[in-house]
Amino acid sequence: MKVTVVGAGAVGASCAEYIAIKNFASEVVLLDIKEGYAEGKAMDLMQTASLNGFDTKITGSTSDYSKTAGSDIAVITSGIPRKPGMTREELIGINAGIVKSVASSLVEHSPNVILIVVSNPMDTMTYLTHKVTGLPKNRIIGMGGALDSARFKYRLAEALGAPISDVDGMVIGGHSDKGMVPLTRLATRNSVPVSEYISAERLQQVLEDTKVGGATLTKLLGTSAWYAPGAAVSGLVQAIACDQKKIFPCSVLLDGEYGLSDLCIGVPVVLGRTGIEKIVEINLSDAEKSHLTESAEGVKKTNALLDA
Ligand SMILES: NC(=O)C1=CN([C@@H]2O[C@H](COP(=O)(O)OP(=O)(O)OC[C@H]3O[C@@H](n4cnc5c(N)ncnc54)[C@H](O)[C@@H]3O)[C@@H](O)[C@H]2O)C=CC1
Ligand SMILES: O=C([O-])CC(=O)C(=O)O
Repeated sequence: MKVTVVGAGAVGASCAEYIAIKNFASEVVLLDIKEGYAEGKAMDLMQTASLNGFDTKITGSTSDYSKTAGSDIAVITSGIPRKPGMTREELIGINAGIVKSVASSLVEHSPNVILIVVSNPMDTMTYLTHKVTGLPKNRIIGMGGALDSARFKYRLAEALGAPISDVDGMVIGGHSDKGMVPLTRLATRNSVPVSEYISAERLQQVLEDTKVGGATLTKLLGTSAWYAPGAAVSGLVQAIACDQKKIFPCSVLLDGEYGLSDLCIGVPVVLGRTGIEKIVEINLSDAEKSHLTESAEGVKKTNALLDA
């Protein structure tokens, strides 16, 4: 199993590290445009192999896509991150051009690749990747919901005073401060709805904190987060590589599912060896449906900027 990660910055390197530590891939290629940067990160990570006990071979490449040839999965993290006070949508001007050229180069060298898009604004970059590559829709996956759901579980556990392993929950919708739809109604602690343990007001606070999870970290760090994003991507890569058939909310091209079409937005999907094996349509309440529809309108507005 060969995995390429484009962008050896904060998220790309974290992603490569978690993939290696989980020890399921034979090879990870890190690629960046900064001269020597990916090679340096790869060497540094390889020097953790004996310490962390993994056999994955990590190599680096400065803009040489021939080194990525034959990749089974490629992750696109290249692009600029936001600074405090910015929205993800403001990154479109620079990141669209980067994602466009990176996606084309990846497919040129690995025609059977499954692409995981991370660069922001992620839902729009995932849609752009469809437009640029024309790959079948099962082979383009946007990563946002897996991260947002991890943050939701963190906030739920905090509110419940419970260990995170006790809670379950999912965030669908757009990967944006306003567009996320944390499904509080369906969140549970050991199968029991969390609403049985905490007040509606506290649950509303959990929802608000989850939606601004990325912005909160950006304010604290001066740039956006990387550990949880890297771990979330590694979870998707592992589910595909190991044919796990796990369900994650991912940004995928919809064609009528949830009453939506011609956009990529976060909904639950089954991930396995062929990428997106199934889009799962769960029963949403009227309020959840209208939040998802509103979120889709926001994503479509950002998509429209691609043509501007
Ligand atoms: N979807 C999600 O949940 C998340 C998305 N992100 C997004 O991921 C992206 C990367 O974030 P960071 O790693 O923190 O940024 P970073 O600045 O640390 O790393 C980005 C890397 O991309 C490289 N790069 C730029 N243009 C390139 C090109 N044409 N080809 C190859 N490499 C290129 C840069 O040299 C840099 O090393 C940002 O757009 C950020 O908003 C970040 C966290 C979560
Ligand atoms: O907040 C950002 O800009 C980066 C990101 O998407 C996240 O951490 O959720």
